[in-house]
This record gives sequence, C-alpha cells and structure tokens, in this order.
Amino acid sequence: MQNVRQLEVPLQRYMFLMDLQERNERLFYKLMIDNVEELLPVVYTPTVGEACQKYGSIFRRSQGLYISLKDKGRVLELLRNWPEKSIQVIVVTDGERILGLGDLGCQGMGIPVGKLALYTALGGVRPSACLPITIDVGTNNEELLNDEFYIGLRQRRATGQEYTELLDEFMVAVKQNYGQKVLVQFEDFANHNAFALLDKYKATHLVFNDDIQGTAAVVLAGLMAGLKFAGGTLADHTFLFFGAGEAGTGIAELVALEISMQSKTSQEEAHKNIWLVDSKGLIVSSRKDSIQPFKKLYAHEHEPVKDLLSAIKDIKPTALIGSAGVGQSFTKEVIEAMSSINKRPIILALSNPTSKSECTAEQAYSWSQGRAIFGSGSPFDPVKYNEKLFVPAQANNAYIFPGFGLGVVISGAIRVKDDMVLAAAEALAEQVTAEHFDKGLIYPPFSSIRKISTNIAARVAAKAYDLGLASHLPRPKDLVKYAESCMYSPIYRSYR
Ligand SMILES: NC(=O)C1=CN([C@@H]2O[C@H](COP(=O)(O)OP(=O)(O)OC[C@H]3O[C@@H](n4cnc5c(N)ncnc54)[C@H](OP(=O)(O)O)[C@@H]3O)[C@@H](O)[C@H]2O)C=CC1
Ligand SMILES: CC(=O)C(=O)O
Ligand SMILES: [Mg+2]
Repeated sequence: MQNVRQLEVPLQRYMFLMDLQERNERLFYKLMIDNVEELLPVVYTPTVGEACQKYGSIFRRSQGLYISLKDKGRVLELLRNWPEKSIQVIVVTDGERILGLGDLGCQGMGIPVGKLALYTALGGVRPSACLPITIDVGTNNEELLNDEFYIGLRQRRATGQEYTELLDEFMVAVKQNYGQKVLVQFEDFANHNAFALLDKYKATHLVFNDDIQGTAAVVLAGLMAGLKFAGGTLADHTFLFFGAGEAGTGIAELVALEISMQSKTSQEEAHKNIWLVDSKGLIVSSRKDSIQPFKKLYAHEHEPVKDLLSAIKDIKPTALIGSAGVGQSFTKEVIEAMSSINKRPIILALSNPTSKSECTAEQAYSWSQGRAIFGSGSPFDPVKYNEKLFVPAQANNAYIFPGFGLGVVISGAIRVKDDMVLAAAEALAEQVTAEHFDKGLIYPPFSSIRKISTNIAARVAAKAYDLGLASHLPRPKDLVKYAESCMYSPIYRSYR
C-alpha cells in the first residue's frame, strides 16, 4: 500500500495494481480486501474507464480471452485454450457501451477484468474460476480505428446475422465446455443487443445482465432502505427516470414488480407512477409507435415534453434517477425544482464514470440545502454542508453482482429468475441501519462488503432452492455459514 500511495496519478495506481494482480495474485486480493474503499475507485469506476480509453497504450499482457469475428467456427477451441478448466463465472462484453464512455471496442476488456476482480475481492469467488471475455466485432469509434495502439480489429462493427451467429456460437460453446452451471454475466453491451441477448438466452443458459438486473437490484435496495427510515411505501412515490436504457428501464421494471407485490396490484397499475425521459424527451403515448419495445410500458397519456426541467415541473416526481450518461444534466434548476416539490428529494446520479455523473454530491447537497437523499454510481468524498457531514452513497451494482454470483455458484443454480434478483435487493436493503441513514447513506459501507455479499449470496441461493433451480444438493442447513465457508480468502496455507 505504501507503494500504491506513492503514486499520485490514478491511472498509474491502476497499472501498478494490474501488474501486482499478474505477479502476486494473492497479495493483490489481500490488498483489495483490506483497503476496499481506497482501491475500488482505482480498479473499478472511475479509473477503469480511463484505463479502457487508453488500454492499447498501457497494454502489457492479455488478462482475458479475446474472441473475434476471425475466430468464427473455432470458438470452442479457443475456450479450451484457456489454462483454467473449472470456470464458474464469465463476464463478457463486446465493448459497445463502456460505462458512459461509449464504444471502446476491444479495449472494453478492462471492464470484465475489473468486474471479476470484484467477484473475487468482494464476493469471494475463486480467481481461477473467473474468466473475462471480450468479443471483438469491430468498433465504430473513429478515434480508436485511427489509433496506432488500438488492440482490436480495425473495422466497423459487425451487425445483424454476422453478429448474432458469433454470439450464438459463443453461448453454445460456453455451455458445451463448462456445462450449464457457469454464470455468464453480460456487461456493457449497447442496449439494442443487451435486451435481445438476455431475452434469447435466459431460458436456456445461466445468464445475468449486470447493467439491467444488477443495477435494478442495487437501486431498489437503496429505495427500500430509504423508505424504511423516511417512512412510506414505494407505491407512494412518483419516479422520474432520466435515461431510458438498460439501467433506467431495468430499475423501473424491478420497482414496478416490487410495488405490485407489496400492494397486490397489477404491474400495469404499478407502472402508472413511473415516468421516463430519453434523448427525445418525456416518453408519452403519442410516441408509442416510434419507441423501442422496452419503453412502451411507460408511454403514459401526457402532452409531449422536451426537457427534464419541464418534465419535473409537470410530473412532480419524488425520486429522480439519472442513467443517461450525460454529465452535469442535473443542473441547479433541476435540483432546486426537486427540492421545492419534496421535503426529502431522492436524487440518484447513476452514470459512470465521474465525468458523466448527473451532478456531484456537493451540488446535490448544497442545491437541496442538505435535504437530498443522494447516491451516485461513481464515488464522491463526504461533503460538509451547514456544519453537517454528509456521506454520499455509492449506488453501484458492485453491491449486488459479487454476492449474487456467489449465491448462484454455491447453490449450483441453473437459471436466473427475477425473484432471485429481488431477493438480492431485499438482502442488501436489510443491511442498512438507522445509523447509516443518518449519515446520508442508503447502503452499508463498502468496508463490510464481504459480509454484505455473504448475506446476499445466502438469500439468492435460498431463492434458487425454493424455485427448484439449485443443483447443489442437499440444501445446506445454514446458507449464510455455507456461503462464508465457500469464499476465497487470500491466505498463505501452511504445507507442513
Ligand atoms: N451505477 C450503476 O451501477 C450503473 C450505472 N450505469 C450508467 O448508466 C449510464 C447508461 O447506461 P445504460 O442504461 O446501459 O445505457 P443505454 O444506452 O442503454 O441508455 C442510455 C439512455 O439515456 C438516454 N439519453 C442519452 N442522451 C440523453 C440526453 N441528452 N437526454 C436524455 N436522455 C438521454 C438514451 O436515450 P435514447 O433511448 O433516446 O437513446 C437512453 O435511453 C452509463 O453512464 C452507465 O455507466 C449503468 C449501469 C449500472
Ligand atoms: C457500473 C456499471 O455496470 C456501468 O456503469 O456500466
Ligand atoms: Mg456495466
């Protein structure tokens, strides 16, 4: 840590840690686990975003498996080349929507590598059981195509049948090589592929889309935790989403599911208090014929509205949730409008990395006069406002996927169902205390993430058993203890 701390530039810290992961994996994880709050912003958002942008020029050695269009017809052979045979979790991207940074092509590999480092450090999945994969179908990023250090195919993205066939060959090869208990986490695909892939493979494979399902669970957990202390129910709230893609509609769907379960109403009824804004403005019924299918449920009767501020004034939301990848879009006027409508406005600035955050923590607290219940995708330091210290919550799916994956792995689950995602959200929400909430937190601190992940894993596993989807039999009596006992710890064993 002394060596890490001597480096002032975050990207240099990233490179140092990646070298360490390569050289002494056990020490890398020991550092990660003991200093999680300090190192998370280096290995994960925001620094991993910069690392992906510069991946070609900081490249040292392959950290994962690259599968390109040129490998069509021999994907299974490639998988068999990976030195580790007993894989439990794959994180795969095609690099088209890396955080809020857009298409980074093959250089998106930093994301599967970073996510899997968290699977091990935060969730205790063995490092040798983790496989980062990047599918290289080209990039539409002109800057990268002209960059002499770009590491991927120098061509524009393949689409349509060519894309679908490669992805299908990949999914079939994964199942053929590792069986049906390997978890495939889709990460940072552009939404036109993300929804289609999840839909296509959820019935035949063990698949999880972190951006849709993981983000949904972490936000729902934060909302449930907030309500536990601020009072009221989800059904009392009006939600306005700024960004109607994977994260936005994923959260909206899970919130609607929870509302319908809590208040025993139809999901259709629950959708009525959920509104979405996309790049063309508020989603309203007159746009129904021209919007993507996953937005249609939210196309309510209303006049067209072009901008966010007018939408807030019209809809009067109690919660504003940003996931449009547009930095500084929650302006002073936006936060002030939310604060004039609500005593405690809920403001979530989910977009990553920090440069894409809808607002900073300081802006949220000062513009709301310290009344905002605030969370952000990338971390912000605590803020002093009017002599009170506010600790901003980090509303990031990193709270969910490590524990969720551990639960799936230890139960030998063969499919992911919404109820398992809900179970993860509930388990996280239950771990938030009044003391956390008083500081401004709607999540417990990352310093206790291994314990948090254990509890999430136990609940997810329990749900998998209840649903008859768990293949690891008999069902362990105490799933929390069992989850704990399965977690990788970076200790040196004595061989004497
Ligand atoms: N905190 C967390 O855990 C997570 C954060 N994220 C972050 O969320 C962001 C979006 O991710 P994701 O949902 O997957 O991306 P998508 O591309 O699926 O969705 C982006 C949405 O934002 C809308 N949008 C884009 N520009 C504007 C604009 N100027 N005004 C209003 N809406 C706009 C798009 O509109 P249209 O549909 O019209 O194109 C689309 O609906 C990223 O920054 C990502 O890092 C994602 C997952 C997890
Ligand atoms: C956190 C995350 O998954 C994202 O920003 O895409
Ligand atoms: Mg992501």
